[in-house]
Formats: sequence, C-alpha cells, structure tokens
Amino acid sequence: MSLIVDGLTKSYSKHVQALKHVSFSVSERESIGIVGESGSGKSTLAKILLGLETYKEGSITFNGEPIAPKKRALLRQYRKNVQMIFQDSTSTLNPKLPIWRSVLEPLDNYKEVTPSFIEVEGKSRKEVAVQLLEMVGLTSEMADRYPWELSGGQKQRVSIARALSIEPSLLVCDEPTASLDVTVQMLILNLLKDFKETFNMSIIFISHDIRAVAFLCEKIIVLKDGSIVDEFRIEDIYDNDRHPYTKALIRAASIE
Ligand SMILES: Nc1ncnc2c1ncn2[C@@H]1O[C@H](COP(=O)(O)OP(=O)(O)OP(=O)(O)O)[C@@H](O)[C@H]1O
Repeated sequence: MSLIVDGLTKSYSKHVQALKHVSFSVSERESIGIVGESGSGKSTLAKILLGLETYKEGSITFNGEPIAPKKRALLRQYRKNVQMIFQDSTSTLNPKLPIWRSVLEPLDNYKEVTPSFIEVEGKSRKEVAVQLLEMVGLTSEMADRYPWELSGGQKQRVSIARALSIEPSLLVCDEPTASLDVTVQMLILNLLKDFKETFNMSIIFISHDIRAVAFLCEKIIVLKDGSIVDEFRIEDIYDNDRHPYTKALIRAASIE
C-alpha cells in the first residue's frame, strides 16, 4: 500500500482556499494523524481522499495509479482498498435496513472479495453479518435492530465492521470519535488500534483532537488554514522545535 498526496490545492471560490499545496505520503501499515482546528481543511481533505470531492491542482497516487474523481472504474478499485469511517454514523447507515444488512453492503458491492478472517463457507448472509458484528463486540441479537435502536458507540462499531469487512489496505477515519462520550471514545480508539495490528492496515485518522491522534498514530500532520504547518513522529511530540500552533493544540488538550 502506498498513497502519495502531492501539492494538493483546493479552492471553493476565489476567496476560499481550503487546502494549499498539501503533500504527504502513507506507506504500508503506517498510521498518520491529521489534526487541526475547525476550518483548517480536514473534511475537505477527507472528501478528496475518498474521491467525493474534486480538485484541480496537485495529485493523489494510490499504488502508483493516479486517483482522479472522474475516473469511475479506477475509483471502484480504489474504494475496494480504501474504506472510510465518518463522524456521523447515523447518516451512513441506511435507516430502512436492519444493521446486519448494512454491515454487508461492501461485501455485496464487491462480490469478488472473500474476507480471510471470517468463516463464509456454508454460512448464510446473515450468519456472515453476525460474525462481523461479533468481531466489533456487538451481539447477535443486535443484528435485527435498526440504526435508531443503537447508541452512538454501537453505530460506530457497525461502521467499523462494515469498513473492515472487505479487508481494506487503508482506512480513512474522519472524526470517528468526535460525537462520542470520552469513555466510548477510548473503546473505539482501542478497537481501531487492535484492528490496525491484526489487519496490517494503514490508517489516516483525521481529528481536531490531538490526544486521539497521538493515541493511535505514529506520525502526525498539523493542518492550519489549509496548510501543513508541522509534521513529526509521535516520539517527537514534545520537542522544543514543534510549531507554536502544535504546542497550542497540545496545551489546549492538556496532555503536557
Ligand atoms: N462546500 C463548500 N463551499 C465553500 N466553502 C467551503 C465548502 N466546504 C468547506 N468550505 C470552506 O473551506 C474551509 C475548510 O473547511 P473544512 O470543512 O474542510 O474544515 P474542517 O477542518 O473540516 O472544519 P470542521 O472541523 O469545522 O469540519 C473553511 O473555510 C470552509 O468554510
């Protein structure tokens, strides 16, 4: 797995430049955190990375192939390898479907994929879904529930099971813990950390919360007003030459 973002620039209008010459790369099994305050360009970057938003300047290359939002066939291949988890799992789970059906969506879209980590042979679709739900700590009796019958943390677990079902090589998480209680945040972060190791996945974890990012990621990129102002490995987080903005984020999160 290799993702290279080079000189990515995104303007919404003459006056709003959401991303300015953003460059970084993610390699096999690497977890990169992208941190910044509201308006720094995080969501724009997430949408572009998932092929949901266009861009004119710069390039994104995944395993040597350029990823442009208009190339549908390439995007389909890309999405098989790159799965995502968003802040608001309510809007990504179909309210009309019981969760066991939602969890199977990627496997239904990519019928050629057989997950190596669950038993599929001789199992009904529902039994496969239940295995996926159990993997993230949900019980089989939850399978028939609808999204509104689950807590925020439980819905996020469903999103994780769904994203992992097709064994992506890269998982992009956009503020996945932002709307959860602190204790539930920790449970979800631990779950992601375990899976990162089990699946040898690379992760891009986008968050305003430098504590969450520091818990999960080996490398941190700090975004401010659309530009990368700092980039460092987690062991260097308290170095004196950190950018003043990074230091302010650390102070605000009280992890000094
Ligand atoms: N569709 C859009 N049209 C015009 N401007 C936009 C659009 N989406 C975002 N912007 C602007 O681009 C900049 C970056 O926004 P973005 O949503 O990427 O930031 P963010 O870091 O994700 O913020 P938040 O954490 O509040 O979601 C902001 O100035 C925002 O107002």
